[in-house]
Amino acid sequence: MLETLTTTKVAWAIGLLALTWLVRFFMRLHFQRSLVKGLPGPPHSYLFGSLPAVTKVVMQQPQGAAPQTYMQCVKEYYNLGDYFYFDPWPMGPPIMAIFDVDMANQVTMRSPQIPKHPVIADFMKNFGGPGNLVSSEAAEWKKWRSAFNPGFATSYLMTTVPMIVEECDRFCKQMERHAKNNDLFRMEQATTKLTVQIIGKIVLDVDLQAWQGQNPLLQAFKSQVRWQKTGAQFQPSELWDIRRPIIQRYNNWKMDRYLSARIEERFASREGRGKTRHVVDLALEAYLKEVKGTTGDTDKVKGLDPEFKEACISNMKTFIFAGHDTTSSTICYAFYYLSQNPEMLAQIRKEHDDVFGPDPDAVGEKLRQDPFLLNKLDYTLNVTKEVLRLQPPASTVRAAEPGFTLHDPETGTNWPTDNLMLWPANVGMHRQKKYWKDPHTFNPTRFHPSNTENNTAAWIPFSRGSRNCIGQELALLETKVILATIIRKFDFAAAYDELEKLQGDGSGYPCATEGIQTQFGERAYQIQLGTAKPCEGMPCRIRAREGL
Ligand code: HEM
Repeated sequence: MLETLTTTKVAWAIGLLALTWLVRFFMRLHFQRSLVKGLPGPPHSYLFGSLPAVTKVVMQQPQGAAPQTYMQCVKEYYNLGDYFYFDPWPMGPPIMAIFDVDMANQVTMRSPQIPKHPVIADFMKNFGGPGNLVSSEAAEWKKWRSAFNPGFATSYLMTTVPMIVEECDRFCKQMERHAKNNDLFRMEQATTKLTVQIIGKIVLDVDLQAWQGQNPLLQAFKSQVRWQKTGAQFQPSELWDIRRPIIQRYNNWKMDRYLSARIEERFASREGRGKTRHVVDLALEAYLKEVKGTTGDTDKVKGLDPEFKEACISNMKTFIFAGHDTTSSTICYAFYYLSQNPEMLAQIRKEHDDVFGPDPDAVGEKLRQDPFLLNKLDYTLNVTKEVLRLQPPASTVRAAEPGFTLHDPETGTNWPTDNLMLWPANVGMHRQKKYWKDPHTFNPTRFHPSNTENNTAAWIPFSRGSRNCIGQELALLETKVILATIIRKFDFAAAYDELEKLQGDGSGYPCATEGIQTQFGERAYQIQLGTAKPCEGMPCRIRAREGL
């Protein structure tokens, strides 16, 4: 009797729970579907939202293509206008994708700022943590941004050029070895080592030993990128891998331990060192200033406040991640596009001949003596800008307060944004015919001031407004130094047709040779691995130029 009663009760309880879950699910479904109902966008169904319509488009893209590229594909496929809404719930939040410069500016340049969408904080959990600059808001963000700005001022960055040159020399040596052995290798792995070395010195004043590959911080970072939820999985089954949270926590613990020791070390040795603009020292300086404000005396500060230390670690992680990932792919794509356009390659080499003289080996020394020679590399800068137009590695997403609308300057309509993720879709905006002549063609001269056929206001790889990329000057500077030191020494050739030979090389890349292989007509389409990167790590061969 007791048993029957208990079984019945349990059955009722389960039934009630299931019913409650179903009611809540349908209430949520109704709410989500009503957000974009009747608004411009791809076909939308009550039950499945925009998922079937978007899936149709995704199926026509290469497997693993970066999600940020889908916006433009959806726009093209359904012939949509300069903004559209779509609703992938329960796979993700409803989105308003924006391709119009004016409307994108309403999102990024508004004062007070429109906050970051919560997906950014979620993404940054594993590359930052509480208080990181990318996802923090309001006073906390302002405090850190003002503390770090001096480390990215152009005048200061010029003093880092000799260090960047030194790392480029090491990169060149590695390329020489690859050329000599006629190696087939993945360029992204090499450029990542280079940019990691540079950012390690900028942020922590430390040699991260990326060339040797044994640093615990880097090993943890690499694993963290690989285990990231969005897009990093080459196998869909990895999405449900129960080891993910454990590995992510372990990686975070390893990174935190390494950085904590470094921060303590810099704190302890601060007096002997004096003022520097390494990011870690700028954080400590801001902390000591704050303490001085409350105690009037920093000499008495014997240790670091745990809250400060946590935020400091978060920011160091963020800078190391944001400061290498994006620049590394930019360099790869620069090699790629130049190799495909011999006349542009000749033009950039001529600019380097003109600025540095005929001997490519002399560039390093000349730059050490006069870093401002970089300001003469107009064409090189335009090449970098054009690379970032076609292959922007990152973008921003925001969430406005209730009632905020976006104004369409052409029709005068105010469009709702409540509960939506606002996405100025730079991949798409950079490929709009209304802004760019032959938008899918690589053409650096479109950035020449005399060129009036393009609207460069639609170039937003670093986003805009007060939350734009703090590291943009460094990224452009680095890319210029790297191109100046290397592009005359080697001929680069992408080797996607030899991909199967890299099978089992331990890189983790899938070596996918089946199915759709291009996007926007490009074999080196973007995948999501941390930020957006060239697929398969850009397999290539490199040859030392004859006569040099
Ligand atoms: C080609 C290279 C780079 C690209 C395309 C890029 C792109 C971006 C974009 C689009 C944002 C805006 C994100 C948003 O508003 O949500 C951003 C922010 C940021 N970037 Fe970069 N970035 C690059 C290089 C760097 C470098 C070298 C560093 C560090 C030294 C860096 C550090 C940051 C940080 C800390 C933020 C957050 C700024 C803030 O919210 O105040 N980035 N980046």
